Amino acid sequence: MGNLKITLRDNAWIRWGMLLMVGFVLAANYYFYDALSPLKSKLTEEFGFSSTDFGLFVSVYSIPNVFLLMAVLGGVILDKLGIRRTGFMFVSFMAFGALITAYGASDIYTNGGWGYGFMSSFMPSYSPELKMMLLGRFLFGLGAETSIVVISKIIVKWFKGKELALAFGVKLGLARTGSFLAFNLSPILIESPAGWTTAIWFAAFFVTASLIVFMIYMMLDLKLDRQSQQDGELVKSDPFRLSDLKKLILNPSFMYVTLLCLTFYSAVFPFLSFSADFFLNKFGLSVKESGFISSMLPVGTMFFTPLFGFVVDKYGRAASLMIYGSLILVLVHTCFAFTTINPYVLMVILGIAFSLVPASMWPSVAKIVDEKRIGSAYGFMFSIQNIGLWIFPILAGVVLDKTNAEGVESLNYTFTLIMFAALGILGLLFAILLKREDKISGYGLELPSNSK
Ligand SMILES: C[C@H](N)C(=O)N[C@@H](CCCCN)C(=O)O
Repeated sequence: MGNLKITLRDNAWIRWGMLLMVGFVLAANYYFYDALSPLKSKLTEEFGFSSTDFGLFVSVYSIPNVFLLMAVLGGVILDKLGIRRTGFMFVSFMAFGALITAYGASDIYTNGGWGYGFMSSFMPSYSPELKMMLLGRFLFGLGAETSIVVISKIIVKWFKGKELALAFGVKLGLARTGSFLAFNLSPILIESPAGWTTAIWFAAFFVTASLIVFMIYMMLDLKLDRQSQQDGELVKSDPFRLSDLKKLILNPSFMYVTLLCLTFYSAVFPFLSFSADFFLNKFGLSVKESGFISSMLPVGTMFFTPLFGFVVDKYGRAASLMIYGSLILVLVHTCFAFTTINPYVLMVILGIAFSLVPASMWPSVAKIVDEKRIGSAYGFMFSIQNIGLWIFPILAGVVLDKTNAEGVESLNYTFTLIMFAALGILGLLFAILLKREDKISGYGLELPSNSK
């Protein structure tokens, strides 16, 4: 063994500073994902978007991840090209996609700018604005999910053997700050003197700024690699093999956790995309206030996720916490559908559910799956999860359009919410099966982190 030299990752200031940098990239990613949700009624007013069109716009993010298996493929590319080149490539896709989306809504484009004629020449039932915005969001989605995989790997690289669980909790908190800002800033920015599309341009520039921040991170990463190479500490990833995926699919615990991931996230993210419009319609609130209520969900998770992460590390009970989180999700959606209980309260409670499940789910995968396969495991889970993030926003929009007469003053969301509650029930079932299976497989999901 060579002399152990101090590297950049041994300096706490640099380590946590670099977490802030990649956290900024994640926050921009989540900001853009949610930035148009409070603008649903504005998009209807300006471009005639139906609920189905809006659902299509939300869901196109997931198409590259479902059909091109981008999250899995991204993991393979990551192994081959490394963090810097892969990260740069996929954050660039995010920025390019975000700018195209903003261009599709801009006056330059709608007044016959580049591509308008082409986008008007086919499928006339979809507006040229919608088509250009769909293209932008598709490219954004192509980069966004793989970037999350890259950033997870960056965190392991810098924090392994140090404050890894805490770093993961903080990373998720920073990501959710992006969602919180989106729901509050977009309704303010639509009132800008420069026009309502300022809200979309701001989101696009935020993502572009995150590309610059990532380029600064690349310099730190290069320096760390040079230091680690000198020490012989540089960790080479295992190449991706198809047989790895086969082993994962044949593991019942892994499949239950993946199916819980699919159903649980499908009942949360697509709901969140429609939530501001739901509050606006059900409670007759302003765009600003309904956006603010939606932002209670990410706010709750910013505090509760690190807390539950700590509980799981110290006391275990991860499988039970996933059951409680799923149960709360079902109860909240049922209350949203059939009662007028204060939506602020219900959103905070939903925030508890949305902390319980991610805080116990992602570390549990590390217990079920061999460390060498963790990248493929997350990539596979993301791809399956994206099937739900693709289908359910469209279904939510279709159900809304079918259960409400055209031009109705306020949309009735009851059936859409019943759909989300039903997804929650499925998630609850998979969480119960996971806990039962754990007694047979013995992965120790109910045990504290350091006992396995
Ligand atoms: C949307 C994305 N695919 C996702 O699942 N995000 C999770 C965090 C995943 C962390 C994996 N190490 C979320 O809860 O936002």
